[in-house]
Amino acid sequence: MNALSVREVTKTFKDGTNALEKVSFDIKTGEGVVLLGHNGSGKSTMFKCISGFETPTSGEIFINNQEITRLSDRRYRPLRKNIGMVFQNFHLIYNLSVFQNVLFGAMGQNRNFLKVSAPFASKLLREKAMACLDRVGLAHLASRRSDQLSGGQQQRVAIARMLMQDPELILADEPIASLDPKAGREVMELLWEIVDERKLTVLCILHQTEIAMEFGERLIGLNKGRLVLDDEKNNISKNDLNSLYYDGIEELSDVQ
Ligand SMILES: Nc1ncnc2c1ncn2[C@@H]1O[C@H](COP(=O)(O)OP(=O)(O)OP(=O)(O)O)[C@@H](O)[C@H]1O
Repeated sequence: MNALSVREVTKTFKDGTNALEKVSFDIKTGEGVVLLGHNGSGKSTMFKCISGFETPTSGEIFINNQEITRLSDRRYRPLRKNIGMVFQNFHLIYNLSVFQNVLFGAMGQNRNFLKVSAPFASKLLREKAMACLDRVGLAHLASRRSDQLSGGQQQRVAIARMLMQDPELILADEPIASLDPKAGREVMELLWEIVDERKLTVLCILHQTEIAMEFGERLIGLNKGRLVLDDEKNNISKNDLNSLYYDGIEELSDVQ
């Protein structure tokens, strides 16, 4: 079964910018796919269309075989609960504790601010938040303010918050772009371990081609809004990756 199907999706913004042009791909349930492409190639626009924050100009998107392309926000909201998002800049509330940030991950299921506020949350939710924090190795920092953590730790908190949602599909938008190479690798290893153990589906935007080749089972690539690469990692050459960024004119030196 496909967790995600994108069918001939085109997105033209009001100012005439063609961000996506007839992009099609499928992601099977449990698959880990990396999305690559130069700045401005349409990756974020693709994510916004999948998560319902932009509407494609034409084409269709299906999540678990249900078409979501033009659902109203009210009808899309219950489906969005199943999509866990991880962002480059973590999107934590920095003057609140780590624990509170993780509890907020249950907002989609509860829709009541008090139910996910630390002093009022149920024992069940509080225990779940601690278990999620424990899974990312940060239970001992639960009471610390989020702005007193390193970047790698903040991304781990964001992953714990995402786990509170019990998502089925994860959209990770450059999850390691703000981190140094060591912290970035640790976050990728953690994310992929969790994806494997929970049999989640993941689509992950990356700019580091060597990390993409290491973690992605399959790589897809956009160039100027068009899908120009979609293959298993083992079938992808250095030239395939170069052509995503440089139209084959220059060479990347860091790709093995
Ligand atoms: N709201 C908008 N209105 C007009 N043009 C937009 C809008 N959002 C994005 N674009 C344009 O659409 C194109 C694709 O942008 P997008 O942000 O999807 O690229 P990206 O691949 O995510 O880039 P990056 O790697 O820099 O994040 C760019 O030309 C961008 O300027």
